[in-house]
Amino acid sequence: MNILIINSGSSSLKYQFFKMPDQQPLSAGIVERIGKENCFIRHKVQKDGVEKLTESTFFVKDHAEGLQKVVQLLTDFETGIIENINEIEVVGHRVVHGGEDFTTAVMVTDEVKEKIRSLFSLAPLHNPVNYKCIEIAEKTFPNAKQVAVFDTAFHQSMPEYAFRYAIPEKYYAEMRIRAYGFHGTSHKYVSAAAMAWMGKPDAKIISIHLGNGCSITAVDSGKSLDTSMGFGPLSGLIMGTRSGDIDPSVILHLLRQERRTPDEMDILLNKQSGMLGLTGHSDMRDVRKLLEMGNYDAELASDMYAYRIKKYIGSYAATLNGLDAVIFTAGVGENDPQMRERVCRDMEFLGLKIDQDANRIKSSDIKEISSAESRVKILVVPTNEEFEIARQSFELLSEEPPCEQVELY
Ligand SMILES: Nc1ncnc2c1ncn2[C@@H]1O[C@H](COP(=O)(O)OP(=O)(O)O)[C@@H](O)[C@H]1O
Ligand SMILES: CC(=O)OP(=O)(O)O
Ligand SMILES: [Mg+2]
Repeated sequence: MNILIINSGSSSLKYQFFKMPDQQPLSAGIVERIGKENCFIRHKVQKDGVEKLTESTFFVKDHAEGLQKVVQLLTDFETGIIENINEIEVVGHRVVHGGEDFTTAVMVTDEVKEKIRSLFSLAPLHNPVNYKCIEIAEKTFPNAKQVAVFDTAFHQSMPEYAFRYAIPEKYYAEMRIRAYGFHGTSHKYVSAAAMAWMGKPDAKIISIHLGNGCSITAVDSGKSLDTSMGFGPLSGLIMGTRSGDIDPSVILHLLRQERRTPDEMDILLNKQSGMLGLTGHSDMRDVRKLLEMGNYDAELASDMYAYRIKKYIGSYAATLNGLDAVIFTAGVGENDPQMRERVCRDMEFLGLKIDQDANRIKSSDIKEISSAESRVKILVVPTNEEFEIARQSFELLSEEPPCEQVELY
């Protein structure tokens, strides 16, 4: 089954092309820094056992333009993997917010699209883009089945005492105001990979996804117990452009004192805050350059970023009543050893001790970075939301037995 996966995040568009049930993608790539001058695309293709890489820098205004560029690359004689658009049988889409309605992958119908649209305001950096990508894919690949896999689905296992907010009950009953949680496909994939690697299906795990958006999840025996993002993907950790946790009275104060509109507050908290608000840069690679120059704001922001993660590790170790492993994943989690070190510093009390040398070794595979005396394993697990979406799409559409992720390791 030929499956193209489209994963649009807040700053990037990732894609992979699989011949399922093969787990190795025949093509994979990323359009990074969308909307910025230094946007670039990295496109890989496997042909006759040889990998070919194409990299270019150009300006891509938005995710829609990025996806059109990807389609060109996939069908081009030199860089492509398919000759004809109709060779794509399934397009699997990452959709960030699915509310309470979706616990598994679903075929995209008019009703599903309407639901995605109704959640635009709750995930403003994501759902509109995810929706647009579905519409473009429907037009570009008219014969393909479209499948949606929701970030929120994995977190539907959270107990009610964890997902409810302490506001009058009618807001939950009538408006479904509760915590939903995001990055579920990533947390599910990396925690399953870690459980398989440890050979421990009942492991208590804290999964830390640090990309442009950041979230942390407590996973017990493969089930999400609690997570830092809530009603929308804005609460919890400090992110590239999002504030993460903030006392709601600050928002009320700004609404009153500066007479800000809700839309202005939305822009402030979602697009102008986080590392961008603190240092002028949302991309951790740029923050690191500032750190190397001894910049005070970058040092403070990095400490704040790590401190917030530490607080969640402590609280989730308590709610899990134990801890077997901590996982770092996504753009920052996989590639920034300094930030991992900053997070794990002075955590011996909880049984975490990093091995400085192992932490600096680059690997595209799962790797252990805890020292021999660390009671808790510290792991770097490369996330693969695209494969997880392909696996779920394949299971939805085929009669084949499920392809176990365990085979990966
Ligand atoms: N080598 C690196 N060192 C530090 N940070 C990195 C590196 N590569 C990527 N990143 C960070 O990862 C972020 C993107 O992560 P990613 O998981 O791809 O984000 P998203 O899916 O939210 O768009 C970038 O904004 C950057 O901060
Ligand atoms: C939900 C979310 O924040 O996603 P991303 O990190 O891909 O922007
Ligand atoms: Mg992402």
